[in-house]
Amino acid sequence: MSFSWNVSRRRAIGLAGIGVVGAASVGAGVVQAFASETDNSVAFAGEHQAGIVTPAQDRLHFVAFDVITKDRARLISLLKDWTAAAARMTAGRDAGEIGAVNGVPEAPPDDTGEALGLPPANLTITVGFGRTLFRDADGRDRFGIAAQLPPALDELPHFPGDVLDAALSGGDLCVQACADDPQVAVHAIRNLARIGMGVVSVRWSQLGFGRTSSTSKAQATPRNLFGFKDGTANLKLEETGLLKEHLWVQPQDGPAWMTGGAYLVTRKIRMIIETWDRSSLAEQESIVGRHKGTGAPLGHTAEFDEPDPAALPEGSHVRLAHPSLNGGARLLRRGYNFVDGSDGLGRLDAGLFFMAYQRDPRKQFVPIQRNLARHDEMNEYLKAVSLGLFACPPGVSGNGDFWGSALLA
Ligand SMILES: C=CC1=C(C)c2cc3[nH]c(cc4nc(cc5[nH]c(cc1n2)c(C)c5CCC(=O)O)C(CCC(=O)O)=C4C)c(C)c3C=C
Ligand SMILES: [Fe+2]
Repeated sequence: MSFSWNVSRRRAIGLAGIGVVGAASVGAGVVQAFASETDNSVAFAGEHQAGIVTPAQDRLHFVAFDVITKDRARLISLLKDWTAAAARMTAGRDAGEIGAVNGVPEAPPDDTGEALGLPPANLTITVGFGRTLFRDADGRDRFGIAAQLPPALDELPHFPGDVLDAALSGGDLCVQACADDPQVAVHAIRNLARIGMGVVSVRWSQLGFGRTSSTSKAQATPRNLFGFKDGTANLKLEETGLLKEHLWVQPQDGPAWMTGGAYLVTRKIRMIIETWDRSSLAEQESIVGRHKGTGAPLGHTAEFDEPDPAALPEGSHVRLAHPSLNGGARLLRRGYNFVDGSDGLGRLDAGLFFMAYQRDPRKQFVPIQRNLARHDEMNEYLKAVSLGLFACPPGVSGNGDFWGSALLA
């Protein structure tokens, strides 16, 4: 059975329900009617990858992969297959052309099926390349792309206090799937992992709920697990001038294949919420530098009032992260809360899966994190678990283009 490209899973089920003959007999009019429904899908192709400035969805499934093939052609073929599958899934379609239930009974389906009947849920799928894709631990050029390694993908320095888990850090490739339905996000990652069998293996992954940033002025600021509004001073998609300055890699930055892309830093940060919950409201607000209820800077009443860093407590998070103390650096934060069960010591294994996109981490994440690592009073309640850095290439143009084509084609 084949449908027009914009017939989503849910619409396809509807059509299947009235039968192929029935659908054919009512003809294009029915397909047109279904296609005109609004189904909350985000355009896949474009100058930049979706999932960066896209208004942050409610749920996350993030995965880092190790590439296990030495064959450049297989890597390219995987990126082509992933791009095609991602374009289909973000439009609300099955991962493969045949689909979860329309193939021959003797073969495994080319979609796993758990998203059948679900709408696209604003799914975005965003890919990134780690430093180790370019050179292995011994400095060897793995796929003939070492000369294209961006200087901005330099290994991140050690930050004071970090005791990171290497098994939960790094990765050759990463995929971020965000959606308003967790099943849709998990379905996307699962199918990309399935397609990648024999070429990549999952290194680590993270589920997230409750976005901890707004990336659009149209969104209300959400709260993190400390109960504070998080994302107030974030870069927003409407601020195109600031995005050009702080987010998108510009032609003069190089390498050319990264123009229109951005660098992603991931940092899993465990929050010791049981201790935090025993601290007073005044102490919590002093540590953050904002009021818990309104999100306003201390001493102010409105959330979006400009903070005056000099008027905030010296060790407060907002003062230390403020651009004025970090060479003007800004980030597009896009993190999620996580609760990964409990830790066996009577505490929730909970925290923030911090993600921040930027034009150059050496000038943005690194100075801010250095400042926070040394002086942030919040550190008493935090334990960083992992760190990742990925170069996210620009978007695809459609027409058979694929993720990383300018790097690998
Ligand atoms: C290195 C970058 C940052 C890390 C790591 C980080 C961790 C982290 N942050 C919060 C809670 C809040 N952060 C807030 C603001 C804020 N944080 C960073 C950077 C990092 N945070 C920046 C650049 C800013 C904006 C500063 C500014 O320009 O004013 C806030 C305030 C609300 C807001 O503006 O978003 C909160 C709350 C936690 C809990 C956390 C680690 C778990
Ligand atoms: Fe922060």
